[in-house]
Amino acid sequence: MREDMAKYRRMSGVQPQSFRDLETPPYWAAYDTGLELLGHQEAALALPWLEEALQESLAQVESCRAGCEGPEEQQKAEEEAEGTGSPGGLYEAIAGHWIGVLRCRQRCVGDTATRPGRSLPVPDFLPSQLRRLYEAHAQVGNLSQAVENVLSVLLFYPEDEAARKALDQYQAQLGEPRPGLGPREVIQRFVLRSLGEKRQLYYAVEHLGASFKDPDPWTPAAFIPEALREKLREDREKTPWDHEPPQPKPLTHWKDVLLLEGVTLTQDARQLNGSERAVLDGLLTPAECGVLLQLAKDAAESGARSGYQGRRSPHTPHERFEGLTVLKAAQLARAGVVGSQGAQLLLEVSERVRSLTQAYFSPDRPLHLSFTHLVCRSAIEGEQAQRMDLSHPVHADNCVLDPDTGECWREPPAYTYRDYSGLLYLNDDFQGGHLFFTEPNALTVTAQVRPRCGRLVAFSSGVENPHGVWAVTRGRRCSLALWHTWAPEHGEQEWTEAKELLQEPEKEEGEGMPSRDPAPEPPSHRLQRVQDKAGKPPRVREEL
Ligand SMILES: O=C(O)CCC(=O)C(=O)O
Ligand SMILES: [Fe+2]
Repeated sequence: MREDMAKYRRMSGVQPQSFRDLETPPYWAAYDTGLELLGHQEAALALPWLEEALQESLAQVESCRAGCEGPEEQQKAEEEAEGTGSPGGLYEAIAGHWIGVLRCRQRCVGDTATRPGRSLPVPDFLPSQLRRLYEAHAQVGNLSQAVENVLSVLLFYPEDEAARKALDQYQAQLGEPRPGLGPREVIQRFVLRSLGEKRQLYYAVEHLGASFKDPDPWTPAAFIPEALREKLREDREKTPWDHEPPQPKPLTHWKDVLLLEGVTLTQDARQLNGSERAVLDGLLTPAECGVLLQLAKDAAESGARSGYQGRRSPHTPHERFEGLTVLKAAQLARAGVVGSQGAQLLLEVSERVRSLTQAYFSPDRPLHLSFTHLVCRSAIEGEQAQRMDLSHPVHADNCVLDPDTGECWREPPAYTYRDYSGLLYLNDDFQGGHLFFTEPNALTVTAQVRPRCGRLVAFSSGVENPHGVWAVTRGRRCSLALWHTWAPEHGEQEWTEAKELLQEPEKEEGEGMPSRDPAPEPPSHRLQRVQDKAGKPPRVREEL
């Protein structure tokens, strides 16, 4: 559905106003418009939208809270479902009812911050709206309003350094102190009321055995019983939105970490108009590309015999798509269906990419391969005229991209543990098929890369790097696609299994299928280089 929408949006003559969302409450539209205008440096135009979004979301919270006083039966049913119903006498029943009401009220911010169809709320919804408001007001010179909003943020986060700094700056710019300039009243009431409720709820947790899942990251530690603090801290560390994309490092930094002989950095993140992305050349010799292309070809041709078959692309009906994992390659090599040289080189090259990606992006933290496959996309002849679709629609590799809002949800079905992506291209004798990066709106192209033998495009797998592939309209485009993870438990078990399989001694002539190995030896310096750096291959499990 999302892809269809993106397709329609790309069609010529289609205007953004051709689309009407009948589902999303209006404060989301105001919020999104405000954010979009801010993204285009239009603070003055963004402000009325951001203001409307804040007021309307506060109104939504109030209407949600009013629903919490609903019929007792409904509360009871909820508590029973949660297993927190309180047995006992009248006082217990009153306390139980009140706890239910308070919990329900506390949930309202999270409910308001959750878009229709989403399972997670926009984190810290109200404080982050206030932050945008103070920045936008300051940009257009409304310093008094900037002060009111920054003071409102400080009600949630009294120690917030950025907000304090901003406040000092605005006050200095304003000159003498303005009496009567304080936080927004509505926010002051909101915070005080919420803190009052939290105090009661945490009392109930500590003394009455009630349960309470605090939706807010801003609750002062002093409110939270000692025993709960550690657990809450751990839970918060796990929340996906904590990960701010690291700042790009200057080119000179990377020059020092490109240890592999013959590899050059062709474009860094700045040249590619983004963050954490790079194009490196010279990772494969033409002979090595030849070996891997032959491997893909032999595997595809052996399809029927081996159970490995090219199929229509999952992304477009106009292309065929063949994918070969390292383990499948090793198995086919053992069965004599493909040359073992190719399968061996596939393993070796994936380790080459891993060590380079680690050196380049994550020198202080080991990266593990989490999934590797050799992919070919082939244009289906006679179906290419006026193709409107892409070979691979715009996506991010570790989160579910919502182009309408530019948000990316690091939750299943995305492979959330992927941290860095790599595409190592093997050929250029096809038409179309450039990789491109976009803004999170999935429409504005920020950079394009033309595949060629030995070219690696490496990038972090999150929202900062949405990407897609233009239609392949003639020929066959092959690449090695790899994903890396910091999490050892998601390391690729298949890599180790494939390595072991290929190391097993060959069976005697006549015992098994004869090994066919037409491929030339890859240059030996390459093998040497990888063995030097490889260390122990990562341990992992299969994934697709
Ligand atoms: O083949 C490419 O250039 C990109 C493929 C891709 O983005 C993916 O498989 O996730
Ligand atoms: Fe991708």
